[in-house]
Amino acid sequence: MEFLYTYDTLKLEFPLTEPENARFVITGVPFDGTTSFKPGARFGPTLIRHATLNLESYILDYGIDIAELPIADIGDVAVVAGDPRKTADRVRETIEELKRANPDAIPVLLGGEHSQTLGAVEALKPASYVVFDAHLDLRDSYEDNSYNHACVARRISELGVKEAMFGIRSGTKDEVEYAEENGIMWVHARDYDFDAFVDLVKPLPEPVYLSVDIDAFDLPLVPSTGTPEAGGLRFWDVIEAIEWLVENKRIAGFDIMEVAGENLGDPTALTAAKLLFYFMGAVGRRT
Ligand SMILES: N=C(N)NCCCCNCCCN
Ligand SMILES: [Mn+2]
Ligand SMILES: [Mn+2]
Repeated sequence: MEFLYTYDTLKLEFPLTEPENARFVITGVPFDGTTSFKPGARFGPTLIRHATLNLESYILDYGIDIAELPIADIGDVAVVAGDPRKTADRVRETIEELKRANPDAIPVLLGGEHSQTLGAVEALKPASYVVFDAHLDLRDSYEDNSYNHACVARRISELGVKEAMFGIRSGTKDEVEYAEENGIMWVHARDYDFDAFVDLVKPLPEPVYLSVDIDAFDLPLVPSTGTPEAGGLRFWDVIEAIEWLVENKRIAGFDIMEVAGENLGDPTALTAAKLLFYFMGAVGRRT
């Protein structure tokens, strides 16, 4: 596939499959061109892949082994450093090509900045966007760029995609007003619970694109992320929500974004890798 350059794959103790035959196709987007606070999201995909080495493929509480699922990893999208729109175009084209080759595949994006989710959503055209995030990401423009990661949910809502957000604890008055005016539903991290999740997500049209900005989790779980915020969600709360979602809604695509860091074994990447395995396990156990 044209835009991939690393061919770096998950380092697992079991073989991966070809994208044409896979249920899950993983792609990295090592982009961190618009992060204003902490750099390093360009290392996210590599750190997450490496962190999977630490995990068992058998998921204890599901009683399934994800080694038995058809998983592909097509490596990383070649980014255009500093240009989130051009890079997201490459994400879109890569996912479009993948869906032509395998319409049944669930694309799984590992990032890299949240700005890149836009390319996946443009390719997959979901009816709804469910996101875990500390931030509303509803700015029209930030630091003179409308494709900054702080604007991604705004760009997605402009496509006519219904949005529900969880774990939120950072936003501006303008963003809150935009959400109100445009029917965008969000739950503050303080108010989050399973019932609040199901209430908001149940009426959403399918298919659903599911995005996890890793900064949704509580800070100690994810210290290495571009714009960390205290007061986030617990790991199992997010897993339980994802379990409900994959059992009740058709999933167009999934991503884990904003993982940063410079050291192998960073807790942020370990959190992301565990989440990745649970997502694949949760989908895999019902198909
Ligand atoms: N996807 C994301 N991680 N978005 C984060 C946007 C954060 C903007 N903080 C602005 C702070 C202003 N002082
Ligand atoms: Mn965020
Ligand atoms: Mn975000």
